[in-house]
Amino acid sequence: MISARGVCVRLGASDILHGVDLTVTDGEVVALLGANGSGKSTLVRSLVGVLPLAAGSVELLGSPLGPSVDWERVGYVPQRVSAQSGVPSTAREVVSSGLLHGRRLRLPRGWRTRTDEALELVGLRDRAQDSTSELSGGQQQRVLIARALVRRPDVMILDEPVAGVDQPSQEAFAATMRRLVSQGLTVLVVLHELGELAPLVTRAVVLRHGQVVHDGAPPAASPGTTTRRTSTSTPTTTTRATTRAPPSTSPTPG
Ligand SMILES: Nc1ncnc2c1ncn2[C@@H]1O[C@H](COP(=O)(O)OP(=O)(O)OP(=O)(O)O)[C@@H](O)[C@H]1O
Repeated sequence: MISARGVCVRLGASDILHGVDLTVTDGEVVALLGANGSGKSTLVRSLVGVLPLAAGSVELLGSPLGPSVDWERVGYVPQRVSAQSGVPSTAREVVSSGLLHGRRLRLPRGWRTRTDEALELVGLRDRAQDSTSELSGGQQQRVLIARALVRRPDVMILDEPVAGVDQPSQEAFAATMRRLVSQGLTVLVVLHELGELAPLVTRAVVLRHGQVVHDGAPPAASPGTTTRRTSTSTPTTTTRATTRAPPSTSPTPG
């Protein structure tokens, strides 16, 4: 699903990533951990092509980063931004925008059903017609997650999706992930702590100063939490049992 080899990224005058290797295989839920400034956001942004690589290579879904990637199968939720665009917009309008891209400037047939399904997944179906300005920060974050989910992606890359989010939204997010992961969704998620997602996380990759310092079992979960773990740093491919419809076209992210 995701394969990064020797990724180096330079921002301004600083080398931020120094030869990062990362592999995420079908059906895994990989947590990307590390202290503030360790390079987590820089890595995920380079994985989706937002930042250029100074060296190394990235493949998504078996294709080198670029137009040949089937972007419709990739959902990306950037580090927290407001769902408000400055122009008055409803939750449904924001989510439906996830169906548009450079080669598809009109909403496809069935967009409304897909949009409302995505809102349902994040527990906001009843807020579809509300202006995003009426939603809490956590609810706005869920709208942005729904905007990524509306593509029915096979792999989701999320950058701190629950940071600073209210508890009901954290629980709704974890419930959504549980459901989608059980259907075979592959996930790479930047987290500060595993929290509600601990039982889902199969592997943890820890960055320090732009380098991978751990790739293997996630940190121990709190007592009473069941955490599924892998014992190797290069887990084998798992079989996916998804019934989700295949994507039809290949947009660019965002
Ligand atoms: N545009 C930029 N120009 C120069 N340096 C940058 C830029 N953006 C980020 N950095 C630096 O890159 C390093 C890694 O930042 P990054 O945001 O990837 O870390 P992070 O692990 O995601 O941190 P956090 O947990 O705080 O989000 C930091 O030292 C940061 O100051």
